[in-house]
Amino acid sequence: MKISVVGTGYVGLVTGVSLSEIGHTVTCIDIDQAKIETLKKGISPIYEPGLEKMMLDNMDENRLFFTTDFLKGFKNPDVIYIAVGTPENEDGSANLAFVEQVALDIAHYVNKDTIVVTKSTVPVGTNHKIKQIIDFHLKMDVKIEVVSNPEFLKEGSAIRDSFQGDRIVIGADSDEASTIIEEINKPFGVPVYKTDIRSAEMIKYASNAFLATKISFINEISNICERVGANVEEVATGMGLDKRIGNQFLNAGIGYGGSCFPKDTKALIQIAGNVHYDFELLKGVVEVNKKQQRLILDKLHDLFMSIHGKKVAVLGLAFKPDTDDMREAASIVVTEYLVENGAEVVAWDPVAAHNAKHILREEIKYVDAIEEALGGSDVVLILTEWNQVKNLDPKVFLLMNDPIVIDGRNCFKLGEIQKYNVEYHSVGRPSVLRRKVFL
Ligand SMILES: NC(=O)c1ccc[n+]([C@@H]2O[C@H](COP(=O)([O-])OP(=O)(O)OC[C@H]3O[C@@H](n4cnc5c(N)ncnc54)[C@H](O)[C@@H]3O)[C@@H](O)[C@H]2O)c1
Ligand SMILES: O=c1ccn([C@@H]2O[C@H](COP(=O)(O)OP(=O)(O)O[C@H]3O[C@H](CO)[C@@H](O)[C@H](O)[C@H]3O)[C@@H](O)[C@H]2O)c(=O)[nH]1
Repeated sequence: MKISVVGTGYVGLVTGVSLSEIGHTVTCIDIDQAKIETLKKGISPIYEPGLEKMMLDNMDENRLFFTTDFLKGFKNPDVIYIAVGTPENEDGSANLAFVEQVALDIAHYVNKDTIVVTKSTVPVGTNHKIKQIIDFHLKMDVKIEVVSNPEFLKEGSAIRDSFQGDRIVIGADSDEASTIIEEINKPFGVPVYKTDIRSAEMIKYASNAFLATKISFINEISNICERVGANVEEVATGMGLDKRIGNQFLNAGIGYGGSCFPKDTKALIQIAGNVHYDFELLKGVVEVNKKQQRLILDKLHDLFMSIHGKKVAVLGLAFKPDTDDMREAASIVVTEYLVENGAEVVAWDPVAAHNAKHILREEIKYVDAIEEALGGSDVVLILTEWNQVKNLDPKVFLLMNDPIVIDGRNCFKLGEIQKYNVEYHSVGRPSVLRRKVFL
């Protein structure tokens, strides 16, 4: 099939690369000239294991192209995927300006019957709106079908998720369009679930909201564990053995971040509000997450009367490991507080530092080695569970003045850390207090 993908963010690029990998001819279009130039050179603008190599291979095979030229990009595709951003408006609702612009562009350029597939996460009713916009502005007498095909990839494992995902959801009004999209996806070998458009749009928001709920739930349990002397890891393991609960997304920590959960939970609250439904449970999930992102600061406060002049090492800046994405990362809230309160912040992240420099306070110093961050610091905060951190020999903390570790991601086993003269505080687990705190 000849496919055009509009938008080369995480979703657009992974969609383009994976569809070309299974044999389709794909042209990816973006309005961002610099990004397209980078892509044409075979360089992936995002850090995603396995993506760049697969991209290069398909470019070499002449199955994958990049352009900013809509005339070229929309030259006779059978299918056009919309994968542009749907960021958050000030009131939490989804901003559909980019999606609507693409609908107008499609109406302007398309010259044959085409299926338009929406990968972007959009509120219920948007696909029908896209069809209305296109039909109203069409220049040629052609037939357009819209299909909702929400994306479920996780950053950092996006390629694996494309080929080994749990399901592909296809929402369509037309059986013919639905079958064509099913055929296109067949080589992925992932189970397909076909439904109507509105339900497909809702499946995406409901899935993200449910996962966010699981995280806020276990974070609330972890806060209670800390107060009653239980260990949240033991609790999550014991809960997860029940197949009805499942053991995934029960890692307590300093809350969820990223480009999806924060904005999609707020958008679903808005979607409900628009039909006069108060989604109280999800509002609670969002509030709990806000509180949880500041947990590490509360712990810091319990230990230090003031952090003014203290050297604070921060390990991990990305919202999760294996990505350089800084969107809604807990490090934004945490480092802002540290700098604002006069701490000297030294940060380490293996891949996100280049993005962090544009987002975080300029007072922050970045280092390439964990040891450099730790050397002479008063306290270390672990914000992302990078393997480089999880695999550290805890004796490296002895490089600090008076080793105090506040671990927001439970990277170390308590039994392991107890062997060293290190004070260790984590999330929902008993603290390891090996020394008195002198302030
Ligand atoms: N990032 C994820 O992990 C993920 C996963 C599943 C679903 N989603 C959803 O997929 C959508 C895209 O997410 P993303 O993170 O890839 O977005 P992004 O903001 O990183 O990238 C969007 C890209 O679209 C381009 N663009 C904007 N307007 C355009 C236009 N008119 N024509 C051509 N290109 C245009 C931008 O230049 C940008 O490169 C969102 O709705 C998001 O909620 C994201
Ligand atoms: O047990 C857990 C699991 C995750 N997280 C946090 O939750 C956030 C999101 O993690 P993850 O879901 O792995 O990353 P995303 O790439 O944001 O993926 C989510 O958002 C995407 C965009 O909609 C969806 O496609 C995916 O299915 C959905 O998992 C991160 O901050 C994690 O640290 C936890 O705190 N505890």
